[in-house]
Amino acid sequence: MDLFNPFVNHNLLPKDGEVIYYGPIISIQQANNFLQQLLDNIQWKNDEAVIFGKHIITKRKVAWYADANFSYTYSKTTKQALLWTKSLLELKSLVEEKTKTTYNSCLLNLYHNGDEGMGWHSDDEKELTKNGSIASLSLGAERKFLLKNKTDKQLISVFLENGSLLEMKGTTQTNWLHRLPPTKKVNTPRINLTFRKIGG
Ligand SMILES: O=C(O)CCC(=O)C(=O)O
Ligand SMILES: [Fe+2]
Repeated sequence: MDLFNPFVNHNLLPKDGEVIYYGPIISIQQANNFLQQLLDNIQWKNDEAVIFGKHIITKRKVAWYADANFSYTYSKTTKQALLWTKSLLELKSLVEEKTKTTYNSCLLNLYHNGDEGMGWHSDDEKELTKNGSIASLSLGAERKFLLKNKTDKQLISVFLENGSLLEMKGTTQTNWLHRLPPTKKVNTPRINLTFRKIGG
């Protein structure tokens, strides 16, 4: 029995991929405890990227944790992974139980408030397992998440609640972009964890 999700998990995408929204998978209290724990104990760094040939540093903070000290390249910069913390391992288990998949790495994003977001992209880096599952856990402020079909530009929108899980898999990264738009309505932090599989 699943106390937190009485709904059937259906595919949010009408075609070309699979995105499952599970809703909250932990209580609000647990989510708030994990949020505080991660704010205090993750080694947050401002993200660096190369966009149109320019080296930029984002306001949003990031961290990357994994089974081993893999290196991982995205936005044209290379990052070195840190080893899992106890809280991250707990969250990884919860997520793996829901998605029935295993992950070996996690990219964390910290959005201090609604001014910070993430632009259109696909998570199709060559290090990631092709068509693998990416499990996105949200803690803190509820934010809107958008998907856009690369061919016909169809938009799909979903609100990511505190403690909720969203899974992207199949050909989603090939055929769809996604983004987290900035918003004036939010002035509290949100942490997003995307569990991924590197290699294979
Ligand atoms: O914050 C989010 O919900 C999205 C994060 C994301 O797309 C990513 O880390 O690749
Ligand atoms: Fe992404």
